[in-house]
Amino acid sequence: MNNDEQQLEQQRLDQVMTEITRQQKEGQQQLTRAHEETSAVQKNYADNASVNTFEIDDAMETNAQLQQQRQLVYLAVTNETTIGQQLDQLDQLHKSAYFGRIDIKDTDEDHPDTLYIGTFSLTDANQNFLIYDWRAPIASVYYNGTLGSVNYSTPAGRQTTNLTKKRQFTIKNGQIINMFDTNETVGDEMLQAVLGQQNDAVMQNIVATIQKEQNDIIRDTTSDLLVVQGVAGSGKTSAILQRIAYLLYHSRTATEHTLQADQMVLFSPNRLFSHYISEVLPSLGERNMRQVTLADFLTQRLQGLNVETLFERYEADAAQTNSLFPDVRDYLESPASVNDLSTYCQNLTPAELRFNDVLLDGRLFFTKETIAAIYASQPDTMGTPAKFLATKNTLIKQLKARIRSEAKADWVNEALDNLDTEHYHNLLGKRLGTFKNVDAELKYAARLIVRRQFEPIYDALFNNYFLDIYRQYDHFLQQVHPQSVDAEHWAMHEQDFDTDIEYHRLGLVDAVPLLFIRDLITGGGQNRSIAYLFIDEMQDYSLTQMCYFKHAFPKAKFTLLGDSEQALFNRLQTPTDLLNHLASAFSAKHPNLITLNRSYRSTKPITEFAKGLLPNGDQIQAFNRPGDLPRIFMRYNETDTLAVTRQLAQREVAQSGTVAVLTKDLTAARIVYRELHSHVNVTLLNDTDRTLPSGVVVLPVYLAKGLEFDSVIAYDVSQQNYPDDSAIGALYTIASRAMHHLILVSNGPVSPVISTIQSQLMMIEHVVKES
Ligand SMILES: Nc1ncnc2c1ncn2[C@@H]1O[C@H](COP(=O)(O)OP(=O)(O)OP(=O)(O)O)[C@@H](O)[C@H]1O
Repeated sequence: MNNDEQQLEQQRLDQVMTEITRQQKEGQQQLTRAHEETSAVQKNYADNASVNTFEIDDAMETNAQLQQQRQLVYLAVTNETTIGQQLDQLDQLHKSAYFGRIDIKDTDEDHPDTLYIGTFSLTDANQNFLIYDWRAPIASVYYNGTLGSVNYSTPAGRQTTNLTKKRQFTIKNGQIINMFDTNETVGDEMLQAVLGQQNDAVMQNIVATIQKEQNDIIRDTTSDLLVVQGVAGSGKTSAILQRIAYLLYHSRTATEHTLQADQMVLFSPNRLFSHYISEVLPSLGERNMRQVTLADFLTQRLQGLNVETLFERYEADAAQTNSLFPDVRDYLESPASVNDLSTYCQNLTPAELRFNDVLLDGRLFFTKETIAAIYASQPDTMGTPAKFLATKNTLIKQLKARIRSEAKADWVNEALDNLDTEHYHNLLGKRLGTFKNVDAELKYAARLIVRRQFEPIYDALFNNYFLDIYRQYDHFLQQVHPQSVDAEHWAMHEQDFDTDIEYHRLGLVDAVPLLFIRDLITGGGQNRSIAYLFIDEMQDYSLTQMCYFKHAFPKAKFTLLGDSEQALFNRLQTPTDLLNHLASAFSAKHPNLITLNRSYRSTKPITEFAKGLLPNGDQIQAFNRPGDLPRIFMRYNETDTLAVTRQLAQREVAQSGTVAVLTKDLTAARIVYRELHSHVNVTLLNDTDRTLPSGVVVLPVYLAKGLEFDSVIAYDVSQQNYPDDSAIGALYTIASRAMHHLILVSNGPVSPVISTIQSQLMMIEHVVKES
């Protein structure tokens, strides 16, 4: 590219920078004014709120005034926040104003239009666009199009134009560092530069270098079930996050409804991951969506029970202490069990319902026989949830009647007499002074006292605690006889379930079926406000769990992303099979499958090595970033293996940003930690950790899901630890976490999964075997 061209672009950039600086100054002044305004209304509100509202006559008036002032505070704070957000965006534009330029020419125009693409839009005082937001409809041309005729979607339909130039920039603080024209989607040169950098502790946005297939995921607004199968490091997580930013941006410009960040839920693999991705959306000017791990979700829905986590199950599998039979597990994790559960709940006879007594302070309030009789008296034509609801309403009516009669009891009068004025006023709250006469007021107050006393009963009814879900599920286990499961295995599983419940424990395979039963009987458990649900690392979820999510979030569109090769827990399933299964289970109208085969995270030698671990890794394309070959250090006893791991960790941490020692399980992670901790700054991570500390981290592979490190040391990849093909998923996950350096250490011969890799793809360092 010639120098004149660069000079012209620099001049244009200088003008944009002048406009950014002007708007920053103006924004600062507005912020100062808005802040003064907020402080003033807040002070006014605080002064009034502290006025004594105890005198009844004043109370009503003060309340109305306070409401009004609260509204003023809200408006002032919102205004200040909006100005603050605009300033943040200007600050970001000041650092890097834009990254792309497209020249487009419509057929009826003589000259092309030149558009610049950046992280946010910027207009001048005359509303001319100086920068277009990367999410604007026309910006898709930048990511998708090669020169020539191109299409893009707009709210008014599909448009066609002619792309005559595509230019990429690297801009830092007002200076063009690099620029070039390209015909590719987004040139490799720029990606090289981005990917070659050291890892930050948190993930960065990728808007400057989004690739075409990733763009398809980000801008898909038509599918109700979008499944993405992407190899390790192909940008699945990145695509979800930019997709969320895209959907939020577009809903703001759409007329029918506005999507809020809290109407989107992301199921993430662990808490470390949640923190790792937490900065991406804010860097794009958006609020984060809700995030939840499967363990948190289940714990929240099954309060009072200790639900087995994926990690506990993985540890139990690895240590072969899991008593779960594979046929039982396969059945409970398959859509067949969901069908059986649903048929079971539909056909339940009244005698088969299992109820709990409802107690107040240890005394019977409603017996289970009473509840069963109410249920049995409902018309046969009603479905199970309708009968259940009618039973609940009858119980609530009876409770209210009991409250009315109990309000006349002596203890209630006594309790009322013992209340001082302040407590009495607090009891009546807003109703104070609204009654016709004193008698009516006292009657109301008496009922309130009883209602408080009976609150636990109301809670129990409201939350459906009168259904004994444990015995109900146990009944289901006794009733169904799945053909695919050995009868003895099934009977033993039922016994294990009973024992677990006695100890307030619940196996992961039973958690979702139990929830299904509860929801299908009570008609509850559904959240209709969630519009989008995203699952990262979907290969670690069972079909039963996914069907439950569909039931629990019936209005949500689903985006599921994963890599079947990284399956640590489940058997492999081809992406097409998975899509077909889910599309039929979800009754999806617009299912879509997108495959990502190019891997961006690791250097080429690391990706080539990781590919070698897979029986059919050929489809994986390595991004052409140079680096060292993976190295394998062979040792022949544990002491030497640990010693070399320590030396390597010390060496790596001196050169690299983030260094992780990844182990097969927690026991091995503890052993490595003990070896390292007096020599180097090291942290042992577990599943409650939320942030990645600096220095060396030691963690089992399943906690490293979704994360990446500059340097990875795989601890003890020996044959003994990873004896057969079942280890492929774990070893591939470990290797693909490394961005720049991958080192493996082995105590004795390496796993057969590694020994089949071509020798030129790695460097092996032996020490002479001691006799
Ligand atoms: N288009 C892109 N431009 C720049 N960096 C990218 C791009 N796509 C992916 N990356 C980078 O590659 C790395 C891997 O991306 P990401 O974590 O999203 O992949 P993934 O498919 O979710 O990986 P895994 O399944 O292995 O966890 C990240 O550092 C991400 O920033």
